[in-house]
Amino acid sequence: MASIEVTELRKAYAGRTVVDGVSFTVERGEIFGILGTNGAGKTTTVECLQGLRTPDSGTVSVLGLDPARDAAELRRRVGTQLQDARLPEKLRVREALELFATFYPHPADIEDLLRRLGLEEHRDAGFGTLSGGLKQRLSIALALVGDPEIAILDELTTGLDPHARRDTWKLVEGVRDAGVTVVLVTHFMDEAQRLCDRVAILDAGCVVATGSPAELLATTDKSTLDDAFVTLTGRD
Ligand SMILES: Nc1ncnc2c1ncn2[C@@H]1O[C@H](COP(=O)(O)OP(=O)(O)OP(=O)(O)O)[C@@H](O)[C@H]1O
Repeated sequence: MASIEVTELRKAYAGRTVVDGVSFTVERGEIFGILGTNGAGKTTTVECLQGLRTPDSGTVSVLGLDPARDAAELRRRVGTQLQDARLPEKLRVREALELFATFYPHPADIEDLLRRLGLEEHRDAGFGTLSGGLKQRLSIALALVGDPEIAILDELTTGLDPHARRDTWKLVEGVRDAGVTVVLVTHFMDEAQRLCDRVAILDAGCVVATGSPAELLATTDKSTLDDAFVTLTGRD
């Protein structure tokens, strides 16, 4: 069964169309990448999935619900990792998780989350003292604290060193393997090639390709998703 179905989604800001007939399906239990250049409409599309923006036309179904109508229920069932999440400097890792857990009716087990995300030994560290990689791990943990069916992760590894990026990718695979559907918004093609089961490539508000990274390499006859992306977005 599909977790997310988007059909002919359109959204304009002040008369300028930025999402122009986007359609894609995210299957349950996969890591689905939404890829695109800056301004391609990725964030607007994801905000429509979360009920944060109302589409001008088209339909969006998330877990069989309409985000514009059922936003409250979806907030409980969809976890979101925000770009540049900021918390009070002195708030400790464990306290942040406990605080966010109070927002949900059936939160995840916090000890289990600390262990799965490699945060056990940092549980008493204040947010302000965490490295970029640890902040990222905490933001993923916060996206999972409500025990969601879908996790939306935006610009997952921006600013992380190569080791921290790889550690984060393993964590996300673990999240998928635990049965959570993952939507990954990124403009890092190496990340998408390594991590995503399927992707949709957006360019100027339109989907120019969907498929597994291997399928997109085959159709473009390229060896990296980076090269395939450049071909598919017509700027080879
Ligand atoms: N609230 C808004 N009002 C007006 N224009 C907006 C608004 N939000 C986004 N836009 C514009 O809509 C277009 C699509 O933006 P969006 O953030 O959805 O793209 P994106 O693919 O996520 O880009 P990025 O990778 O830079 O985050 C951009 O040109 C952006 O400037």
